[in-house]
Amino acid sequence: MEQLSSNRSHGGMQGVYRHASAATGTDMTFSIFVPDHAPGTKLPVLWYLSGLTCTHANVTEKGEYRQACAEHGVILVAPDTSPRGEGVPDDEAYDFGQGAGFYVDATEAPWATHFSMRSYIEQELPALIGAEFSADMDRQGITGHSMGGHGALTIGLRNPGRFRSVSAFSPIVAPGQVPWGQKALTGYLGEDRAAWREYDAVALIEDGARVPELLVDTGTADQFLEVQLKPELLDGACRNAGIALTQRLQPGYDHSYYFVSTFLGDHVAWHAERLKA
Ligand SMILES: N[C@@H](CCC(=O)N[C@@H](CSC=O)C(=O)NCC(=O)O)C(=O)O
Repeated sequence: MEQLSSNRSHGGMQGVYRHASAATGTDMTFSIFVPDHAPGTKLPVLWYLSGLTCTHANVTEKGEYRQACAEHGVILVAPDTSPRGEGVPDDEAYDFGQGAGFYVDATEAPWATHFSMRSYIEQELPALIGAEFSADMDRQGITGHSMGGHGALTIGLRNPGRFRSVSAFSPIVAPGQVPWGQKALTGYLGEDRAAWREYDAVALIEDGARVPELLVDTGTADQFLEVQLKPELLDGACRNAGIALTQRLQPGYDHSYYFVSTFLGDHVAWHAERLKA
């Protein structure tokens, strides 16, 4: 693992690291904020999964989370959204290929060779974080934005024993029912829609996945609200399943990091409350 940068901020250290990933077969870069802590103590971890076109840098530079993480003693890890580099296939569209890994393990050529973001986020990166940082891997929460909100919901729903808390910002709640998701899941997994269901939060809930509660914030002025996000589908699924969903429609906010940064501190506090016990 190679440290690319390290900066003191809000009484902690903001680092950026690169490592060779066996899951993706490429180098991967992530950022991690570690609040100051007593020697020998371990801090809970909040994962933040980013959206289409993002790297680790978008939330690191625009997310404004460090004050809340320092106050609540929470580590925040922000991975990249796909493998990148020479030999990694790409697509000219912004919503497929590099920067758009959709947190799946691809099964279709040519994507299957490198696009294993599910394995990377669920297995490889947590092992690295647990080994290299003062992270208490028994106390993990997960959140994310848009495509990363989809990642947070689906990874959280598939791994309720690992994540004590799950939240999302403007998530794609039912990729199997919207254009962004249908394009990505067809490309990465093929035409068989049965294979999509473990990558679709609403389908996972319909198929029996359960977490005790979810927190979701979405802006009413989000330009993707009606076509790509469809928060009402998550309302229905959670109501039928008895999952306590707090879904807040924030008046006037759009899809940007001006929105995410306004509420990310709230989400850090919400996760901290559940991770402290
Ligand atoms: N470029 C696209 C829109 C891309 C976009 O809005 N990306 C969002 C996430 S969308 C869902 O995953 C994002 O986080 N962008 C990075 C940022 O720093 O804002 C278009 O032109 O429509």
